[in-house]
Amino acid sequence: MSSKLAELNAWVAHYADLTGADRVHWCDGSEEESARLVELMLGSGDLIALNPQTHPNCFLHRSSVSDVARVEHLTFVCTANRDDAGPNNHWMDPEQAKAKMAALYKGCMKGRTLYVVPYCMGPIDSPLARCGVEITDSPYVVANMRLMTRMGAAALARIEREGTFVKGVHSTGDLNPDRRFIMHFPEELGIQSFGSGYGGNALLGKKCHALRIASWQARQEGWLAEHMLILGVENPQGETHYIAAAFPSACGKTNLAMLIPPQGYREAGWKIWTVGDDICWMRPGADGRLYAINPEAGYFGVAPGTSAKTNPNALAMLTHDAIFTNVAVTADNQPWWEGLPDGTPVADWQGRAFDPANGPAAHPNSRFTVSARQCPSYTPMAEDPQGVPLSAIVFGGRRESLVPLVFEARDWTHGVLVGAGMASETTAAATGAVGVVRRDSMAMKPFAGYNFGDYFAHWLSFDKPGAKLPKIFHVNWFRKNAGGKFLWPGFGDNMRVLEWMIKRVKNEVPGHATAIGILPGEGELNRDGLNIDAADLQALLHVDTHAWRTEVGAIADYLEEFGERTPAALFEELDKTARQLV
Ligand SMILES: Nc1nc2c(ncn2[C@@H]2O[C@H](COP(=O)(O)OP(=O)(O)OP(=O)(O)O)[C@@H](O)[C@H]2O)c(=O)[nH]1
Ligand SMILES: O=C([O-])CC(=O)C(=O)O
Ligand SMILES: [Mn+2]
Repeated sequence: MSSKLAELNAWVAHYADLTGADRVHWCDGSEEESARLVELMLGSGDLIALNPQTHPNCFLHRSSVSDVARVEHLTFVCTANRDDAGPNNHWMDPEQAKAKMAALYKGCMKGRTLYVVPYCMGPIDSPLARCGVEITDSPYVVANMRLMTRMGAAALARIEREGTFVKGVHSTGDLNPDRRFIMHFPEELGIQSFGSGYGGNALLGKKCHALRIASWQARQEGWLAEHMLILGVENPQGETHYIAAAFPSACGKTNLAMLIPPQGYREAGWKIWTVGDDICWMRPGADGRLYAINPEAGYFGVAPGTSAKTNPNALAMLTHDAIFTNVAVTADNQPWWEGLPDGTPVADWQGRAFDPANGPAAHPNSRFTVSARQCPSYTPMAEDPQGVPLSAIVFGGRRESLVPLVFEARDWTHGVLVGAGMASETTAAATGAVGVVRRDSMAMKPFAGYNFGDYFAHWLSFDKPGAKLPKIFHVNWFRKNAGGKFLWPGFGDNMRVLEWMIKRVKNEVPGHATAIGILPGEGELNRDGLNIDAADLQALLHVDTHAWRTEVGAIADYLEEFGERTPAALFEELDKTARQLV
């Protein structure tokens, strides 16, 4: 046995002993293993089979009622020096955190199987990929990790070759919210999670590894780990531009990543290719451009709102081999959620007879898990070990007022400021109030594994001689009129905004310079077949100088929160904007 596997074995043995697990099972990722686990979960009630005629190999999982979303208030970054975690994170002393978790883990797997899940984030042969091992007592987590990552024997072989891997420990414990913690130890590449079986709290390859730990590794190694979708826009000439976009949770990444161009575009030959829908790792290539990979192998997407109208690609991939969590079911046992035009829910997400008085039938943060390969727009380029070169980076959020449909940053430094200063209304993807505007720099507020001040400086550091950086844009699909209705139709029509971005990348249109950045000039956004009146379009592209002065002040206050770690260049850039807001 290699010394690397000896280290892994010793670590597993330690947790088998501490947790008192009955058995240890090393996952190989095979079909047989998956089938056995499904049988086991059908027996235990962890999974419920859905209609095999309409949804072969699809299963429903109902989580504990108080375990339905990420828990940001129980998520900690445990660095030796508190300032390294920064005011953007909850912090706990690493030794204190470890003692707390050891007490929770003691004996927690008695009567359970401890699964060892080796996984690779990114194409298995990619130099940008990184590996991890998750220990878990949840077969549901294993089944999800199998869809979401490259899990099993090949990952273990890479770990044996490479040595370094992220060590994640997870137990659902007793699902008591008072005994729930998601701890990160970036200095040791470690994660410890207890008391939740849900999504980003439990599938440790996702938010815990691929964002919090990876962002820390990325800073040390000169790359970026971001909460971004990656898509390819193919134009009628057959040329493909890749775009990465950061929107906070439940703000439209999956939908944009799988966009189907509207009528007119399709006929002309425009296509959208999906590389990833949630996480992007990128680093400069030899030619100075940024190259991006999707470290994930599947989608853990929001179910409500997904329909043949909004996201036909997603609907098409959900007809077989998918896991649904906390959706409702129809009388003939098909999965159901709000936004589907057909079907009637008979049982809600908790399994109760559906009664609208109890709220929505599907939980607002109900999700599907499915392999990326099932998406009709998935591109083989997503498996390219070198990644795809980026033409543009997009930031965006949910802002019912103030922020225009789209604007372009003046340059990289201004783009970093735009990302750092962005804000969005909170959603059901995390527990807590919904609809409250909060600063969410680069959509990474819940996910940056270190001090945002240092993170902004790291972003700025990519602008160096020889770099051919992507243009940076900001979008807002969620601006509303006085009656509370979205001004922009969104979804497929977002193609129009992507087309404008590519025209700007290729220098084909001049745009219209304003104090906050460059907006589409008169006639630059394609309106053919667009169902929106001129006044609404004008409102969508309006820059309210007075309101933006207030926003600039709020951004300055926010940047001050990170003290001396905030790069001075961001304040200078903000001053440039302020001076133009007259
Ligand atoms: N009005 C409007 N709503 C949208 C648009 N795109 C997405 N949504 C809605 O926003 C919600 C979340 O969309 P997703 O694409 O799942 O968001 P996400 O960013 O992938 O979410 P996470 O998986 O939590 O990271 C869904 O209910 C969508 O229907 C849009 O262009 N306009
Ligand atoms: O991590 C999760 O639970 C789901 C997700 O993608 C997000 O919240 O951004
Ligand atoms: Mn997400």
